[in-house]
Amino acid sequence: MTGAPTEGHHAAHTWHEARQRAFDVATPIPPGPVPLRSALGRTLASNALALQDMPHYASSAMDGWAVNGSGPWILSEPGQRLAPHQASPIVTGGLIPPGAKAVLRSESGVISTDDDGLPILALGGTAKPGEPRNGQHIRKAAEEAAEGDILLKAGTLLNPAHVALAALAGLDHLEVLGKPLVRFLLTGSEVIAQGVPQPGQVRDTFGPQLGAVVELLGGIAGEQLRVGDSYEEWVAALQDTEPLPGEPETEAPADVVITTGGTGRSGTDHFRKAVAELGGRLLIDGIAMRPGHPAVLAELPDGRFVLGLPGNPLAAMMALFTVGSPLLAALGNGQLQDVAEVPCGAMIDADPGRTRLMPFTLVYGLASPAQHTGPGMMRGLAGADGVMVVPPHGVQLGELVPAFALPWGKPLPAPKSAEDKPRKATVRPQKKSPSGPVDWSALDA
Ligand SMILES: Nc1nc2c(c(=O)[nH]1)N[C@H]1C(S)=C(S)[C@@H](COP(=O)(O)OP(=O)(O)OC[C@H]3O[C@@H](n4cnc5c(N)ncnc54)[C@H](O)[C@@H]3O)O[C@H]1N2
Ligand code: MOO
Repeated sequence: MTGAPTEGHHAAHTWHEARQRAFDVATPIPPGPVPLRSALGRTLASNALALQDMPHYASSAMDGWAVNGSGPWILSEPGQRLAPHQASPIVTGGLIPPGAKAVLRSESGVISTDDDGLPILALGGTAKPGEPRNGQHIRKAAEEAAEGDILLKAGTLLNPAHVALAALAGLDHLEVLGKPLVRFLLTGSEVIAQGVPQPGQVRDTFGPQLGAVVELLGGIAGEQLRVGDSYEEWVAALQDTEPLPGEPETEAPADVVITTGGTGRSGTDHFRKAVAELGGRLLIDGIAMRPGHPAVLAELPDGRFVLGLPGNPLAAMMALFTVGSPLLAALGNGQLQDVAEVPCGAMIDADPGRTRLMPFTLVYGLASPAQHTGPGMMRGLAGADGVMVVPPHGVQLGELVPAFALPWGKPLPAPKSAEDKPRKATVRPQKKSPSGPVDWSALDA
């Protein structure tokens, strides 16, 4: 449910609504050309054709001599037309001169002189009888492809060999499906990027890994910017698509900016105010889930999405999976990931009004809630096989519970055959997220 934010409060979406909304608000980024060095892992949008024959000229496959007819051969200058019984030196990859019929490998020929003292090439060394056959050791033009042939079909997920083939064909760019470029704005004056944090400080958990997760979710990880807690820094950083002083190079404008911290409502939490000042609008303002409930998604007038992840590390990851994953999928021509189901290895009490996202480990095929899953902890997620999406009414032991795999983990096992399938969770009418103001006071961080 999307309600207009009420003065002083916000209307939250349910977990399912939030991920669907994050998918629905974005349209696929149109295809465009990328330089070959950026093409790896992209999906080709249109066929790549051979611009000319490949190879585009006949060349030697060996070091030796280009020859015409049978030996002995009179040696002539490289590159000139060869008359019968003439030869000229050639190296691997060298252009076959007009008149040449074959290449004799260097180890199969010996140079001597004739009666007049002129240099003569004759068979010798390791030469085999009949060498060189007509056409031997010549890479013919158009052997690999003729001009206009389809080298790579639209829809191909580009691997290194595809990129090398495009380069071999002389292409500088490939037309690929759009993929969102994501920049990062890591906020918090207490956040340090190195070393052991002192009381009052925290080590940044996002900088070293968020980009990699974004790539796993289908985005391109762009630059990271760190700012403190001042409102001016926030606004400047969100505004900024130009290179910063001292930054020599900058990327194309981002499609998505992911911020960390500042999603709360204290004096140092500036997400909403900064977005409003820039003329943006909130698309998701809080989610009835735990952890990660303050997650925000906004759109700026220039079309950039801004995803506000809460500062607490586990809460941020859950918000990223819930909102970031569908948003990046939609922008990148992907699908909304299906929610799987796993049999739950514990009884989980009701928690009316909110979905709980619980990292779990699989123990004998049952999802067992992980320990150490406070919003600021990472041990539970670090050892997890997936995340359970526990409905507000809780789960009975052995019931199937919705779940998703981790972007870096193995897919979840398919539930067993019909006979030994645990019974499905009774579908109780899910309490819609309240239409009035939500009281978050019960949510202790
Ligand atoms: N009065 C209320 N207070 C809070 C509520 C609430 O409903 N009412 N919600 C709590 C919940 S839940 C969360 S989550 C956080 C959201 O906080 P913010 O997004 O505003 O983030 P900060 O306040 O800036 O930081 C929260 C926490 O996270 C640490 N942090 C920040 N950045 C990093 C980083 N890069 N690496 C590791 N840790 C980071 C920061 O030091 C704080 O400890 O609000 C609760 N409060
Ligand atoms: O998002 Mo907060 O840390 O729910 O737990």
